[in-house]
Amino acid sequence: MPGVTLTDDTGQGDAGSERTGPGDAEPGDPVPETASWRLLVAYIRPHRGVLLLGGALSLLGSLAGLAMPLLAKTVIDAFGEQRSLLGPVLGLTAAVLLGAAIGALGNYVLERMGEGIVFSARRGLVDRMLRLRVSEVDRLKPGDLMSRVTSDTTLLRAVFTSGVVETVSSLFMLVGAVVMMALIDGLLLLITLGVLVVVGGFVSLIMPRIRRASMQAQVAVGEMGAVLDRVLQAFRTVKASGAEEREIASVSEAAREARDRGVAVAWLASIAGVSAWVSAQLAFVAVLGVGGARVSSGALEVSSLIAFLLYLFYLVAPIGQLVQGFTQVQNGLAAVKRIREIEELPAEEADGAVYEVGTAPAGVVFEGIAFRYGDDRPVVHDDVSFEVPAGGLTALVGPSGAGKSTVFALLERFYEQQAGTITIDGRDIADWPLAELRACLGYVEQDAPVLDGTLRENLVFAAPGVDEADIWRVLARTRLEDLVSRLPEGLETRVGHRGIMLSGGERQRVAIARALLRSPRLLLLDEATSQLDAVNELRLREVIAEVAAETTVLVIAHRLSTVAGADRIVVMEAGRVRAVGTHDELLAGDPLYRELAATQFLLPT
Ligand SMILES: Nc1ncnc2c1ncn2[C@@H]1O[C@H](COP(=O)(O)OP(=O)(O)OP(=O)(O)O)[C@@H](O)[C@H]1O
Repeated sequence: MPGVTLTDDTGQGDAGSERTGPGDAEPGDPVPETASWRLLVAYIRPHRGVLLLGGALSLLGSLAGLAMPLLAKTVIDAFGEQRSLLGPVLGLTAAVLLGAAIGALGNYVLERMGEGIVFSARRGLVDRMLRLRVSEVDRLKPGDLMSRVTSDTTLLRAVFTSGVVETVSSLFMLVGAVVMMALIDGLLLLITLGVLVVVGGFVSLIMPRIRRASMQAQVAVGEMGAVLDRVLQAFRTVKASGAEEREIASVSEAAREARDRGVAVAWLASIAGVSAWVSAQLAFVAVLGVGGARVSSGALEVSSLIAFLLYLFYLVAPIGQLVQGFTQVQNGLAAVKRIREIEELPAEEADGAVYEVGTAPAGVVFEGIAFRYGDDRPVVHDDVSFEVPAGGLTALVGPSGAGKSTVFALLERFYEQQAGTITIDGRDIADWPLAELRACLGYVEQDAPVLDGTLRENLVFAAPGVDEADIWRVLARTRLEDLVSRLPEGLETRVGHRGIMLSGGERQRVAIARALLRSPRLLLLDEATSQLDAVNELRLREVIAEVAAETTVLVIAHRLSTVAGADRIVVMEAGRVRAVGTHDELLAGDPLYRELAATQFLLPT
């Protein structure tokens, strides 16, 4: 898979130039930022009721806190006036307990909502990823995609719990405290605000840097996932090549990069956080000085100065929360940008319908097909035309790189040709609903992938509704019965990551059985016999002949055994069809086929 990420602000990605739309813009551009905000708001929309409830509860908790200094003042006044302290102390205690209980409930409601948001973001992202066009996924790194689903989405939780809600409730508390302070002493308030405004301006300069650093940190985590994925995908090759040290070094390098970016975020967040704390301390010193002078001049009561100072201390928490909330919103905006990059990639159409396509053999016609994998890529198909009649066996042969597998990719509409038409049963495949088209096809890829899970899960993967009798019929056909009887748990045996517990030949037969269980109208086998031993290959040839009697089989073959029995052989070379005929006709009439037969097909020249 080409090494391409969609990141665009660190210089690590290289796909930006290939894409169009707002995803191409650099972080910090006004357009993407508003789009990120819109997406952030879109996530919250289904949860707005809960957000309001959680926010209201948190606010109520804060209100109880806001009453605290005033209640403390009543305790002090009662003390000074030598009244009973019982009432004021009970009031203070009740406010503390009530505030704590309501605050905790609000917190729970918001955290719950946060988990809900992460869940819907993940579900949406996975939904989008699996519907992306193959050509888009070709350009992505699986490890980076994984980190977007697992790690970036978690940042959204904090945006709405501590981020937005704490920002709003902190603002509320801030305003409340300021009003109370204004009621106590206007001059002291002015001093306090003066200090806060200066520090606030400084913090607001830091915020965009936090967003950028957070974006880079997430990109670095994605990059680390990509490097790790590369190693794990080729674990045996890494060991066999003695490349452990080098690969450990490259994963460590990616991890170091992630750490450095994370440290940069932490550094900026600490500066912002400490600024809030310093501003409160500065304001405290200033208020203490001026307030003390006003008390000694008799302009202010001691209890008022104490209440004012309590409000000032009370401000420390909301200011800190405000800064933290802003920081988390910045992180969330960066995460949303990375999520949005995936959501903006072109996806395949999906109508959600289930198509009954029957089992009648399908006929295929390629007419003047021109295709390349990208504008900057070489031509793969250059005016390719051939016909696959309904029913029977048609083989595609030709040198490596001739464009044979690409024929299958175009039939599955993984890619779109630049010119020409492909028809199935006389109908242009571009006009078929994608799900209907693919329901007609059974596809065995070149490397016959087997997925982690049980053997049964693998067999019914393309046709979940098949019954037990169908499974055993196909197992018999593909000579997998022996394997199943040997496995400790039969069909329920787990085959391991990428089917690692099966042999290459077994994996291929499982892939073929999977495709057959789909009862395809057109079976596409890509070099399906290349890893089978002589006995099994003979069996499979029989199976192919049996299947070809019922449906259309198009096989990319490298073996004489498959090709010799084909009703029609299409010889491809350098993106063109150079000859069509039976084995004997081609042996007699096509030099390339004769040469292929002599080498790949093990024929005497
Ligand atoms: N996803 C892709 N992106 C870019 N180029 C590709 C992609 N897949 C194949 N190609 C290129 O297209 C050309 C044709 O590939 P294709 O797999 O169709 O050949 P083939 O005839 O099936 O070869 P082989 O017999 O070796 O499998 C090759 O040059 C290959 O490098």
